[in-house]
Amino acid sequence: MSELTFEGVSVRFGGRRHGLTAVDGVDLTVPGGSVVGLVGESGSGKSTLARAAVGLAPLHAGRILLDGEPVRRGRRSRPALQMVFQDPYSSLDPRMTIGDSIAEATPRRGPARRAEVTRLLDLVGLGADRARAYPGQLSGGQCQRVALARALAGDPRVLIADEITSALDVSIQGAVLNLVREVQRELRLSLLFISHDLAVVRYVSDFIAVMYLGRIVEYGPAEAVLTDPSHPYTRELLAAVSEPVSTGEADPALRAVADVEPADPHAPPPGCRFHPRCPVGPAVLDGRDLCRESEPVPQGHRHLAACHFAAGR
Ligand SMILES: Nc1ncnc2c1ncn2[C@@H]1O[C@H](COP(=O)(O)OP(=O)(O)OP(=O)(O)O)[C@@H](O)[C@H]1O
Repeated sequence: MSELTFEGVSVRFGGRRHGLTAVDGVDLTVPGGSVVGLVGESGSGKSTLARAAVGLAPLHAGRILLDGEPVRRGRRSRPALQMVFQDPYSSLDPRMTIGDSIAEATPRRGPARRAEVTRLLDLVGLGADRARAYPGQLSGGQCQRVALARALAGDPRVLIADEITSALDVSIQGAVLNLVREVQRELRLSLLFISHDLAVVRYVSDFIAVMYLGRIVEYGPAEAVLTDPSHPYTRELLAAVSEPVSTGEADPALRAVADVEPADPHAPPPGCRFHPRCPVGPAVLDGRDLCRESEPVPQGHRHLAACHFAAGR
């Protein structure tokens, strides 16, 4: 079992003047053999963090470690870290059969290769006869299974799943989630599971990390984060899950939050980044408005939250 660690990771896009820091000093660990769900609204930096781990986004600062060693990617070395993306069709070559697509991703050669393709198809719940099909002949859910088989072909130790059910029909999302969880357990993979939807994240995660404007604002065991959320943003996400349809009965503070525009990542607000949307603050200490003036540092032991009101946790 392998541990994936982000240490002070920052990713910037664009120049100094007009650029933006999509990921800003993130510390996060995916303990060996466990599932960390990473949740946050669109634009919070989840995909960018994941892409940095697999070398698809440039690291501005920090380190990404696999079992304490910097993640390396080379053609020769089998990548121990693999990622599955949102759009199953775009991650497969439409001119290649499913079998060839998976075969290309395995390091096996000769007759062992064919057997490996069959094993992988079976692992993701597809029959061996699917090997001759082309992506266009499969459903979105089946294509996502193939993308998973390809990711597993190199025997990775860590898997990153980025919004892998968002593009799928609601009716098959559960089956794909179950499959990912089963495969993760069977192969004892470490999994970073990304979704904007807390309902999806809570279904698969051992730990949950909540991201807002490039920062992790809450992290802890899934049960603790879901039943006793410390950060007002996490509470906002939870309220959205339990109230999929607005009844007009919601907490007035949360209704007020919903009316506020999301913050601009080009110019994050000073102090706590969540303060313009926060229904709780301000925290005043010695006449100072802490929420506007000082950025909260994550506090807590196993369950951390970056909120001035979470002090003493
Ligand atoms: N290649 C890029 N160049 C410039 N800006 C980018 C690039 N990729 C992402 N961004 C910006 O970085 C911020 C974080 O984006 P990111 O896609 O990581 O967020 P996310 O939480 O994964 O949201 P989503 O679910 O919508 O992808 C956004 O403001 C986005 O516009």
